[in-house]
Amino acid sequence: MQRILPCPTPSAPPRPLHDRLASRQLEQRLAASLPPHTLMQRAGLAVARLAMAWQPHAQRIVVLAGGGNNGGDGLVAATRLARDWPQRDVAVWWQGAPERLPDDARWAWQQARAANLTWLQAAPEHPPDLVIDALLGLGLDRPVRGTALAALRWLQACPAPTLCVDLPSGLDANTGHWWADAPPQPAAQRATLSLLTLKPGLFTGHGRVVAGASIWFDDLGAEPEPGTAAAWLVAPGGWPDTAALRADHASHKGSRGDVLVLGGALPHAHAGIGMGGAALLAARAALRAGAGRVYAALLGDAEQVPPWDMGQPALMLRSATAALDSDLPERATVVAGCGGGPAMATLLDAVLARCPRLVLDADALNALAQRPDPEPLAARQARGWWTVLTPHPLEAARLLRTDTATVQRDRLAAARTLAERWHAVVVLKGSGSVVAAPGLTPRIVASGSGWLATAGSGDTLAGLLGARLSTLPWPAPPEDLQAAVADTVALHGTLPEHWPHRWPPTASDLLP
Ligand SMILES: NC(=O)C1=CN([C@@H]2O[C@H](COP(=O)(O)OP(=O)(O)OC[C@H]3O[C@@H](n4cnc5c(N)ncnc54)[C@H](O)[C@@H]3O)[C@@H](O)[C@H]2O)[C@@H](O)CC1
Repeated sequence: MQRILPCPTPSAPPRPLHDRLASRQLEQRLAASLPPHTLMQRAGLAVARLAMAWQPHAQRIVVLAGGGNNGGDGLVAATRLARDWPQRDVAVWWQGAPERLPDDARWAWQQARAANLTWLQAAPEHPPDLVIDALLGLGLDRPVRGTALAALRWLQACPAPTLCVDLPSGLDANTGHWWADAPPQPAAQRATLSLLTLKPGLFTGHGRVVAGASIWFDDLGAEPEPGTAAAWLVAPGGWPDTAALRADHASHKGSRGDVLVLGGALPHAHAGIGMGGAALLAARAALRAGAGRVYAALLGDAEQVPPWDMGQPALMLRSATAALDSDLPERATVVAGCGGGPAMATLLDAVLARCPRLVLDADALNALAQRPDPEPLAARQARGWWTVLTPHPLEAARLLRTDTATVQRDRLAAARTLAERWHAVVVLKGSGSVVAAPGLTPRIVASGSGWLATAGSGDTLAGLLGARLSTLPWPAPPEDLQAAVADTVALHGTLPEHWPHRWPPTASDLLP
């Protein structure tokens, strides 16, 4: 058994995530090579052991078990708890029907009937010391109904520490969609033990909210075949290598890469609305992350461009026109869009045609969404040029011509479709950011928290991506580009963790 979150080993290699179908195929293959019920026995034992390690002082334990194999795991756990920790009071609230039990669960139910367990007919009157949630697992792929919904409502409202078996009941294994008509509650004391495989839904969509802060994994002895993963889970730590930067004594600012941030509409250029801060945040982040020279090109008349950035005087400010009149678009990694406003639409063609290394964010994405033709991006892909798109769900919806709810319902599918349609590496931001690239298995980033949900946080990410791409060896295979982007998103997800104060950080606090 291993702890997956909080991530115990920074720089851990990406882990495969398996969807419902691949998990079932693996289960069938493994079960066929083992004596009957072995997998369920292993699963239930793992649950019981983790429950006692996590909540060693829990005296009154309630196991909420459904009528499928997820419930079977819970029944085995209850039986083991009653047998191996006899001083505990273990009660089972079982939602199954004997005549509809699958084989393994029937066996588990028969064992449980013979054990020293209390059988509840309704929700317990008082919260126990520990709840084991084995109501619904991998089998859930439609809205929760009937008695299961009532039990789930109780579960969501129950203040007791809760250990979820395989998946939190109500969560879709593939997508992280929440299937219950009861609001998903973030619980301070909830943990999940994923069995056999790690599922993508635990790490994106509603997964991070409902699975709790600790996610554990027991493979039950399974070894998935290569090529069966629906996605890879990326832990932070892959970038930046600050020790290597320091040790590179022969480096100079020219060898660290140039970044040009193109955006930040000045007030007179955009109906009195100034958005220069967005470009400065991106540029400061690029500089802070190790880019050698960073230029911020603001949209508006040259005389309106401030002479310097007081917060980061090492930045070089200029007008967008001046930047486009130079060789910077060809030479630097270009981050376009941050605070650019509608004027970005007029620059998009030039940017797509001239910038071999390009990150499109915010208003550049909105400009892109207005044009139906992805041909310029296909041409860039054919030339081996890099295009990275960083949409949040609303921008993704615009690019896909759909709505935000559809994007959020299946974030992996949305990111994959965007990557294929726009011939680009796509970072679909949000809880469990997804990094998809044409023809490659997507990556889900394991870091991040609600503290990133603040204005300017996306600009900071765009700047970090600029810095990362500016030092990535050129040309790079698509796999390396996707991995570099995912590592950068993973780093961005960790930035608020270093914030020492009680109140949440602003974007400029993330990289002060
Ligand atoms: N068979 C085995 O040996 C193993 C089973 N495992 C467990 O088995 C689980 C999968 O078991 P199942 O395939 O039986 O699926 P589940 O147990 O997740 O779900 C099936 C049960 O939920 C009910 N249900 C499904 N959708 C519902 C809805 N929308 N509203 C109300 N009730 C609903 C069904 O009537 C059935 O009783 C995994 O999550 C895991 O916990 C794993 O531990 C691996 C080993």
